[in-house]
Amino acid sequence: MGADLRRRPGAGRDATRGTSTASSRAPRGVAASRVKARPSGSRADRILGRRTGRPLGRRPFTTRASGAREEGVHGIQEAASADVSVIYKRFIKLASPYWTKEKNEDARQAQIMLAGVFALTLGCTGVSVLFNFLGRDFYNALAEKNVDGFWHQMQVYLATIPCVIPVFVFRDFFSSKLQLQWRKWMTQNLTREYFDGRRYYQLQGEGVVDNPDQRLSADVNAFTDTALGFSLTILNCVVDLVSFSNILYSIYPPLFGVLIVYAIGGTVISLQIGKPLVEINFKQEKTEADFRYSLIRIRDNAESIAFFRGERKEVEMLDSRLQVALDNALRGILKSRDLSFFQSFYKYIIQLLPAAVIAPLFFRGEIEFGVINQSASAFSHILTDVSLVVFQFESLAGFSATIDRLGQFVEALEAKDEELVEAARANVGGGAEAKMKAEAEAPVAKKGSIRYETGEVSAEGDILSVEDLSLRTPDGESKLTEHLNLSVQRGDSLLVIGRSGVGKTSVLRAIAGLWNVGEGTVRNFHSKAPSPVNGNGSSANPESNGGEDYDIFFLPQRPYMVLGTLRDQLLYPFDSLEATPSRHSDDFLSEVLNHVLLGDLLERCEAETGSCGLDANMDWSSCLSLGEQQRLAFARLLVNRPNLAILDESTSALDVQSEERMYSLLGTFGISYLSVGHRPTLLKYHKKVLQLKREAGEYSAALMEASEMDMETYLLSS
Ligand SMILES: Nc1ncnc2c1ncn2[C@@H]1O[C@H](COP(=O)(O)OP(=O)(O)OP(=O)(O)O)[C@@H](O)[C@H]1O
Repeated sequence: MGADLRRRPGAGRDATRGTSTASSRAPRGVAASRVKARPSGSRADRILGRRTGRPLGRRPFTTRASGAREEGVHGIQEAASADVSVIYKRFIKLASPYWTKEKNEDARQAQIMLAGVFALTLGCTGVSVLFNFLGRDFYNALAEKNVDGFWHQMQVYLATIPCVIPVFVFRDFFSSKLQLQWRKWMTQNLTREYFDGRRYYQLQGEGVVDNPDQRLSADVNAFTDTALGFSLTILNCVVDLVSFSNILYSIYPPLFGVLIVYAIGGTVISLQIGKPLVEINFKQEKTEADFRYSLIRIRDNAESIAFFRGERKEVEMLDSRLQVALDNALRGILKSRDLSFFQSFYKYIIQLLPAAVIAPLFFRGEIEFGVINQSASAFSHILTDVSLVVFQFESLAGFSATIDRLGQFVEALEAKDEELVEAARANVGGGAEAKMKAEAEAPVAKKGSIRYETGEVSAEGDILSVEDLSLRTPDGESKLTEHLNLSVQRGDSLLVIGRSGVGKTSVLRAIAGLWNVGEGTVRNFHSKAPSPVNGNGSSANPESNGGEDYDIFFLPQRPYMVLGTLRDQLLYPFDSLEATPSRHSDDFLSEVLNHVLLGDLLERCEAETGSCGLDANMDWSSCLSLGEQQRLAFARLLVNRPNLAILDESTSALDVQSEERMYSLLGTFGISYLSVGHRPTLLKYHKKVLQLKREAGEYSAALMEASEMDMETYLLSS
């Protein structure tokens, strides 16, 4: 890796364009051999933008393909870390698990492959040293007008090239393969942590980390690619440094001193000029992701926008987001320009410096002509090694932004719930003022967590009980209920009503464990009977409450249509492999579809695909009406057949007959239910009604028999 880039300032070539210069005509052959020996397809080039034909430093200003989601709408939540020790710690934390924690066969293979890549990298340095000597002999023969020697050296040179090419090619090949494996492992690992404990839900909208999907895709890719690349570069540099320092020192020690002073000076100045690039790169990643997410939202909501004729507004919004990204990119370009002025100057001087120092020796006849070439080549190698920061400052700035973004993501995944709440509160609104306000009010957020308990369905048939629930919004800011009690027993049907915004859905979220700021206890009781899907006696529904074992199924107003086949829709959250043939046969699934009045869907799919309609793969959320999607969600509920269904306005898009049919199916399948909704028709499908109220800061809840409630009171209170 790194070799090509590191050769850019090499002696004998124009520092920026690779053309030979008068002052360094002699070493041209060596430079040419380096070009061959270090093909342009080296790892460094890939990392440094070979795909785009640009150096790594500019990578952050390119557009990445990512389905980025915007979580933080309040600007940049996290500042790029300028602290080198923080970046280093984050780097170690991100990079080490793949190489150290995993003890499986894959990890061993990766370690062996890494050792191989390191060995090949050493081989590459060996080849450079070899060409350094070959170049010296070649130019000595030329300068001495030794015709036989010249042709002999030419043959040796040509014969050596094919022997060493595999070293470079295989180093690049294996390091690319290794990067791919590392990326796969890291992405899969982070994805699992992202889903673990419903972290994906908590991070959504909390304002803690923006665009987690970009971090999981593009950032992980950039991290593994660059980390591997830089490791190889550093290894190469160290070995190069040792090898060529020897050569240079043996030729003329003062030249070595000049080199060290030059490199230190260059590094200090580069750091000074390029420092702002770290923060600019960090911001660029976010602004690009925000812009892409706006485009994705337009695609997802195309129909609504079209109905509203909202094109002008959307274009304005896109323009403004693009402008933010471009303004920042321009800042980056300006800083890069300043850095380039210095880097170009630095590179050109490299060509003259060794010749200027060593030429007097040649004029005095103390050294041969070929030694000038050799020292220039060695000088270039060493200087490139010790000037890593100068030549790759932009790359390092981009890399540290990537480390920051991934590091923050991992920290958010590992954070405790209350830490996330506080971080979100500190970030929302941004700025020191908001942070101080959040800190002052932090005790509210820490007020406590709702307790969750599980058990088997009792003799009384309790399925769910909520005791003394005083619920708050996740940021702890607003109270939603006070000392709320409710319970659902087998065969029960409870309707929760109340004015819009009173907190009905929030109570469901608390039951599901999605919101747990507040006090009180939620008890879920599951049956001993085998679960409908996995048939092993454990409960089936991970969509259910905070624990693993709850037998509750939630149906939101807007059903979630999975990407996949019709069968996948019905079995979700399980897949076909988990379905038991006896309980989930095609006949049974078709029957359920008929129950929910979607039998024709099966025929439609069969007609379109020519095979079993259950295996038809369509974009369900766009090819089914909202009412059809709600019925399909009911079908999913019947297939899973939990003890308790919690329905949040899940029949809002259905006609009255279909709604009645859905509720009667719940009875037929023996599913108890708790509904939330405003529709007057709901009253007759429930035995009990719980009315939530909030008046003048007072919270109350009244439980009554549905039969006791007349329609007028119901309409007024819901
Ligand atoms: N993520 C959130 N953070 C803070 N407050 C929220 C959040 N989501 C909702 N709220 C607020 O919590 C309150 C209760 O919302 P909830 O959705 O539970 O009401 P609801 O009774 O179900 O209303 P509706 O009948 O209109 O659906 C509302 O005032 C709402 O603005």
